[in-house]
Amino acid sequence: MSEPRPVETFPTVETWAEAIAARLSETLGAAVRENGRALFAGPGGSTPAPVYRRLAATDLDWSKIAATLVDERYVPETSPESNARLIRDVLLQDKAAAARFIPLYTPEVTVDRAGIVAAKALADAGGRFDAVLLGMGEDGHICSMFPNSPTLKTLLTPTLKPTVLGVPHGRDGAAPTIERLSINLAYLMSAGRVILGLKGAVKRRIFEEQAQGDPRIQPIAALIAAGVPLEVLYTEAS
Ligand SMILES: O=C1O[C@H](COP(=O)(O)O)[C@@H](O)[C@H](O)[C@H]1O
Repeated sequence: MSEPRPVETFPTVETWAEAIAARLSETLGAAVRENGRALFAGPGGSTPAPVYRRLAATDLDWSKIAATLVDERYVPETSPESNARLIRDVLLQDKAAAARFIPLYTPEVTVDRAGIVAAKALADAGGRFDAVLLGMGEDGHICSMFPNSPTLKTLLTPTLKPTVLGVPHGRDGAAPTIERLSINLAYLMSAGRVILGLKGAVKRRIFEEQAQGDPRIQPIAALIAAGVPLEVLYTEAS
């Protein structure tokens, strides 16, 4: 198993969010200069809003940048559960309003069909993320790679091509409670830069535990084993 970089600790949410936004904008700016375009993927949830606010205020040529999600609930953007809603309301504002959004959700199809549609849209946009921001749930899920999900093995298969898969809801009330869409491990392996933003001592402990875990069932361990260039930025503050 390859060694992960050490976790970097920040004293406040402000310094933590500032550091993540600075790294993402540096990488997206370089991709625009080199390739004339850049592709960013980020999470939903409660963690990334301060990062997105700072990123949105950054001077980049946002008209050349496309943004998407690392995962999505199979719900329309009108739902408070929608990750797209967070991206639109917080990231695609201010200077970043000029960026293009590529949703993972397609209405009125099955979640698997929506995955195929999203995979095609991402392939058309370059098929490789220049920069990715990840969050992690307190059950150790990243993207919608849930420990114990029947889709986990496929999502974590490193030899598959980068794609987007439908994730069924868990049985007997297990997570996820809503069908999901998720990018797979191959998308993270091919990304230019991958940052995991961790907030709170509980998540830090879970990260440390899961990083040592079985890569067949612990997404974080699978990323490390696959050599994803993971930068982990942590603040205890909330
Ligand atoms: O369900 C999700 O949760 C994770 C973590 O969310 P948080 O609220 O604990 O920050 C998030 O990374 C993922 O994108 C989202 O769909």
